[in-house]
Amino acid sequence: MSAQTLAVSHELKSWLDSQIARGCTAASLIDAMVKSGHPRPYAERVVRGAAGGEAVVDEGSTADDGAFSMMGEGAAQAPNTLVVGEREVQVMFALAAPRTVMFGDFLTADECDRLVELSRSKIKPSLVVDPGTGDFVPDAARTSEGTYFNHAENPLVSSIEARIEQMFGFEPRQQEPMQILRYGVGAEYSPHFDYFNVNEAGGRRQLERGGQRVATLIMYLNEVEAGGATVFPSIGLEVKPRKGCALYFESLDDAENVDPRTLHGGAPVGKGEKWIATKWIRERAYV
Ligand SMILES: O=C(O)CCC(=O)C(=O)O
Ligand SMILES: [Fe+2]
Repeated sequence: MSAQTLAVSHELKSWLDSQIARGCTAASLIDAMVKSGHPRPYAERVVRGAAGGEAVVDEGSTADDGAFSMMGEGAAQAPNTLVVGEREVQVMFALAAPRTVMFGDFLTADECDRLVELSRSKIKPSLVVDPGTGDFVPDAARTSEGTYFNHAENPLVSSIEARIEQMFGFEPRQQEPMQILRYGVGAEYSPHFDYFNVNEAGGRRQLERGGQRVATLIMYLNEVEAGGATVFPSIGLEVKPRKGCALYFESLDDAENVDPRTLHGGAPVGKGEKWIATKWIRERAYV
C-alpha cells in the first residue's frame, strides 16, 4: 500500500457502491459518513474516489478496517488498537465533542528521540500569529522555544506525514509544516484556539492560506517529570504528556463551525523539560 492510498474497509466500500447504485448524491454520502463519525476530509476523499469509479480499496492492507474512521462506530464496537501501516496505535481515551482522542504508540521512542535531536540545535523563542497583521511575532503568552520541519524535510518527517494521512485521511499538503516546541521549567502556552478568527485581519490573512485549521495533532516527544499537561479549561480536561503519545482534536464541530470548547493551552512545566511536535491541519492545501 502506498503512503497516499487511503484505507477503506470492505464494508464501507460495499455500502458506498450500493448507495451510489441507488443514485445517492456525493454530498449526502459524505454527510452520512460524517454523522457516523468519519472525519469529513476522509469522507470527502473516499466518496470522491468512489463516485469517480476509483474507490481506493486495498485487498492486502492491514489497515483496511479504516484506522481512525472506525472509531465512529460507538464505544462498544470501536477497536482499542488501530492498525496503521506497520504500526499498532493504541486508543487511550476518546471524547465525542469536541472530538478529542489520545493515541498511544503513535511515534516510537526512537522517532521521538530523533526529532528532539534534530531540533535541539535550531530552536528559537516561539512565535504566535499577530491578530492584527497575521504575521508571526513573539508573545509573552508563549514562553516556549521552537522550530519546524518543512514538508518531507527528511525521511522521518515524511513518514510521520504519511502516517497522519493513513490514520486520518489528511493529505500531507493539508498539513502545516511540523512545529517542534520545547518548554523549560516554568514555560507555558496560555489557553488559545488553534482555529483562526474571521473577525480579525490576521485571522483572515491566515484563512487565505488553505482555509481554516480543522484539527490539531500534538505529539509528545519526551517524559516530563512534573507539569506540562495540555489543558482544555472549558471542558475540564487535562492530558498528561507521555512520550510517543499523540493528542488529536477537531476545531470544527459537526456543523462545521469553529468550536470554542477546544480552548486549550500548555500548562507550565514543573520539573524537567517538555518537547512536542504539532501538526495543524487545514481544510485545503496549505500555501
Ligand atoms: O504544549 C501543549 O501541550 C499545547 C501546544 C499547542 O497548543 C499547540 O501547539 O497548538
Ligand atoms: Fe494550540
